Amino acid sequence: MWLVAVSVPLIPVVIVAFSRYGGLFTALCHRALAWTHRVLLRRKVCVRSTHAYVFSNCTHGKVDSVLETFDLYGNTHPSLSISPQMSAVLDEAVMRVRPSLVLELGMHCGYSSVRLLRLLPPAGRLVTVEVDPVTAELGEEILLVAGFKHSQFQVLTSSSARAIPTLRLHVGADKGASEGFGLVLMDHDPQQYLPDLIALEREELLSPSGCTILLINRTQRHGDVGDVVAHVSGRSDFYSVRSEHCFMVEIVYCRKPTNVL
Ligand SMILES: C[S@@+](CC[C@H](N)C(=O)[O-])C[C@H]1O[C@@H](n2cnc3c(N)ncnc32)[C@H](O)[C@@H]1O
Repeated sequence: MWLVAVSVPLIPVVIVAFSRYGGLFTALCHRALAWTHRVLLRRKVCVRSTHAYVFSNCTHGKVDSVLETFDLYGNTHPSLSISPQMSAVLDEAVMRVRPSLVLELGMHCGYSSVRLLRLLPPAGRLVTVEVDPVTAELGEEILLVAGFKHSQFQVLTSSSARAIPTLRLHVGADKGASEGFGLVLMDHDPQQYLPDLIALEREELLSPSGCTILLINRTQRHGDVGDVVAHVSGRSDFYSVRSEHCFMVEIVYCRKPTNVL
């Protein structure tokens, strides 16, 4: 009873405070929620658990079943696989570009690798880079479970910075490798996006006739991909920003004029 007596006079104060500082309060709540989500995700995402669930619940050899099982896992567990929204944008880009050689930086358990591989043309190939050895091994197994063969993909266990200078060697044997990568998906460490893009260009690994670079922005803060956007905006002779979603930026690199008469 005393609690009600104390609380009732406070109600108008709370209403006035909320109407004045409601925006600030909501923004603080959003930030607190985002922070909690990040902390929980960091603590609980478990590549072994993701792998074990997908391995034992999907139909081996069926790509769609592998993807559906990943999605089911993601509905009930923290997961680092790209979201359905990101997946839709990724699929659309791959179907539009039809790249024959794709580079992925940040493989994790192989979800986005499977999405990419299933849309490549028959002679298409994926090179995927993962810094953590256990994750790389488990991710590679998922690609095999989905039915892909080693002739279609290569997993490099390395940091992106170390892998990029060796990529020419790894793709050298490919037909059309002199063209470089037609699509690059970056979903590893946003602080590496710009140095890695610069290194890929320096090593002449981006196809001069057109390379699509997709940057996943998990924090949805513009600042996290802003340096890359600023870099490419200042190089409008070779680069253009094709689309900018809050969760993904698509950049196009092209050195050759497409309509030579
Ligand atoms: C967000 S997860 C990638 C998720 C994956 N694209 C998917 O949708 O299934 C990021 C991965 O990048 C790896 N990683 C982080 N920094 C890296 C780096 N510098 N080079 C290579 N891999 C890196 C992490 O170990 C992690 O497995």
